[in-house]
Amino acid sequence: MLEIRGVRKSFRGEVAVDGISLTVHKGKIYGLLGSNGAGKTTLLKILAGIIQPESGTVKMEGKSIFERPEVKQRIIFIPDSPAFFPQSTIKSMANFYRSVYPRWNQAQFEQLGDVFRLDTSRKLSRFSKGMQRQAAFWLSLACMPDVLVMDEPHDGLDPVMRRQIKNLLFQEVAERQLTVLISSHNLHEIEDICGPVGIMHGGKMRVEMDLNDLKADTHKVQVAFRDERHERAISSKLQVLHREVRGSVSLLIVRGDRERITAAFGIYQPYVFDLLPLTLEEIFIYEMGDAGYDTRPLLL
Ligand SMILES: Nc1ncnc2c1ncn2[C@@H]1O[C@H](COP(=O)(O)OP(=O)(O)OP(=O)(O)O)[C@@H](O)[C@H]1O
Repeated sequence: MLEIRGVRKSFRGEVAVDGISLTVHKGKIYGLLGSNGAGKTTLLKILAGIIQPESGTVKMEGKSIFERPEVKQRIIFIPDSPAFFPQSTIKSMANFYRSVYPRWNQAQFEQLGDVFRLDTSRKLSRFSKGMQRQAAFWLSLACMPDVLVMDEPHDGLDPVMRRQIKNLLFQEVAERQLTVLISSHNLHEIEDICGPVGIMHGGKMRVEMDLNDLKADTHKVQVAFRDERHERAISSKLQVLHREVRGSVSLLIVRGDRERITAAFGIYQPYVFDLLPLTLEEIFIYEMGDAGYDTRPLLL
């Protein structure tokens, strides 16, 4: 289990991560979403022990990860642009990882060669962005980490490789309870693989929930009342994240339990009432709007 409590980090007086707490349970795939500059990468680097926070704690199975090489050896961070030594090849990087990570698994490395069909003797600097990312996955999985932290892992990968990597992650989670933390703007990919998700904005965690609960807790309501005062009355009873008027019909994004919402609207007997599920992308946009991010579509 990874536990972050009250973590804060600023750069030259500007707060990037503002007192964040989160828990990732063993064997879960956690999706970290957020606006640009929200502080996701900074938080992931803190988690991986690359950046030290000014305050707060980061613990893995109860042990602080800072200045504890034996704990850090169990966490692998794949940054948004994987970095390799100059002139290195997959073969030479594998030799390096083997010397640094005591759990390096040569058999796993060789088996993964069937998935990542890359030339292990070719300079990594000559690989494309997507091939470099594949190489980073290959090497990381052969290190047999307990925790895999990934920043924008799908960036540059073709759809076949995305599916291969998704399957490999599921396999590692099922077989040996790998814990995964993914930060991504690709909400469709996150929707496919993550259980718990956190949405960050302005250095703070705005929403944290299991994706299924989050979907069950946010609804799109199309409604038309006979008396417009009824809509104002509803807004004071329910948490309305967003409202748009389309002729006589209003579109409302409402937080809360489906039954409670249906009952609250039912009192006013609207002549149109439709309660629809939202995609993760819609939830993200409306939550960001609620957090003060200007999400209105702009046409110039
Ligand atoms: N090394 C640094 N020096 C100065 N400021 C930094 C540094 N790293 C991050 N920041 C600042 O911290 C804030 C959070 O940045 P971070 O990269 O963590 O955001 P992010 O959520 O990953 O954004 P994006 O989705 O755009 O990649 C930003 O305001 C950024 O400018």
